[in-house]
Amino acid sequence: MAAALKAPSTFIQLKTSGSHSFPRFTSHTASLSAKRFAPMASLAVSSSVGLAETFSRLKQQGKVALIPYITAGDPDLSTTAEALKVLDSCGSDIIELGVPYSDPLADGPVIQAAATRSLARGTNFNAIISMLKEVVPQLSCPIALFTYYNPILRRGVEKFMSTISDIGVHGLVVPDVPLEETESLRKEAIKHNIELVLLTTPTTPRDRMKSIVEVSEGFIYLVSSVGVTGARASVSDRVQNLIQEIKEASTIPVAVGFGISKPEHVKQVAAWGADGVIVGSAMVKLLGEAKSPEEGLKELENFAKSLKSALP
Ligand SMILES: O=P(O)(O)OC[C@@H](O)[C@@H](O)c1c[nH]c2ccccc12
Repeated sequence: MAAALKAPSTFIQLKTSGSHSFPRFTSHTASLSAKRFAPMASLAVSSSVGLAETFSRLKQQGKVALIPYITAGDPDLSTTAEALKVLDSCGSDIIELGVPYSDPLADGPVIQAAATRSLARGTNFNAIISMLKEVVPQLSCPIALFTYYNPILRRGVEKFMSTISDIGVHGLVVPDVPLEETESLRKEAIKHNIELVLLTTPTTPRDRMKSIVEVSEGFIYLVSSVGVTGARASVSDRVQNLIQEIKEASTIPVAVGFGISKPEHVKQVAAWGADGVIVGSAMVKLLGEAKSPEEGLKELENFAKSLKSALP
């Protein structure tokens, strides 16, 4: 498992004009009240608030987004459904849901193992979609689906986008988009009101980073360190400069991920000026290694609350 996100050539360098976001057609007032009157995850509150709009609302409140990542189907899809509700009700602002894939080249051991367990149980894209169809209307925060490119290609870009859009998914993160495929992916995403989030890494040259932030939708995913996903002892100091460089180039919200696994980390990254923090492996580990799904959900809840309270 080589350091998959080392090569900036993996990432998109398309240059177009246009705005950064294509939020859903929801008034700001409607989005505020949707959140305010959604205290219980069991209520059908259905968020029609997209990623960009979520960030602008948080910015007005001086808040930093908490963005947990979990892998769908680990330990099983009904636990994933519960986990989405738990994460939503304890203050997640966006949830990144990973589609398990057999060759997750940018993932470290924790998320690889989660994907393997999930696939071994027979999780497939259609089952994830059916689960989301039920659960998304019960959530007040938007979902960004995370998937490698292959499952998209297999279905066809147009069909993939219309399927996820129909069930109320707002965002999409694809870490391995080949440059030549970006345009069609982006075109279909826009057509279906899906915000396609692009990534930039510490080794992405500055000009290339600028081109990436120009076309990213919703937010820009700043990968904090070279390598694969997984908890790390600390967050590299370089992140502070990287956030600064992006902020000089664009007004797009910046969310930082990779290795963020503790309340101290999210506090640090927020103090450096990030608009959001993404926490994956630490969440996935709690769910995947718990003695029972119930225990995993309880631990997930406590952990998410501890991160939330470390953020402004
Ligand atoms: O697991 P970490 O180190 O907390 O990183 C977030 C991450 O899990 C999530 O965003 C993600 C999962 N797989 C990825 C592959 C590439 C980029 C990002 C991801």
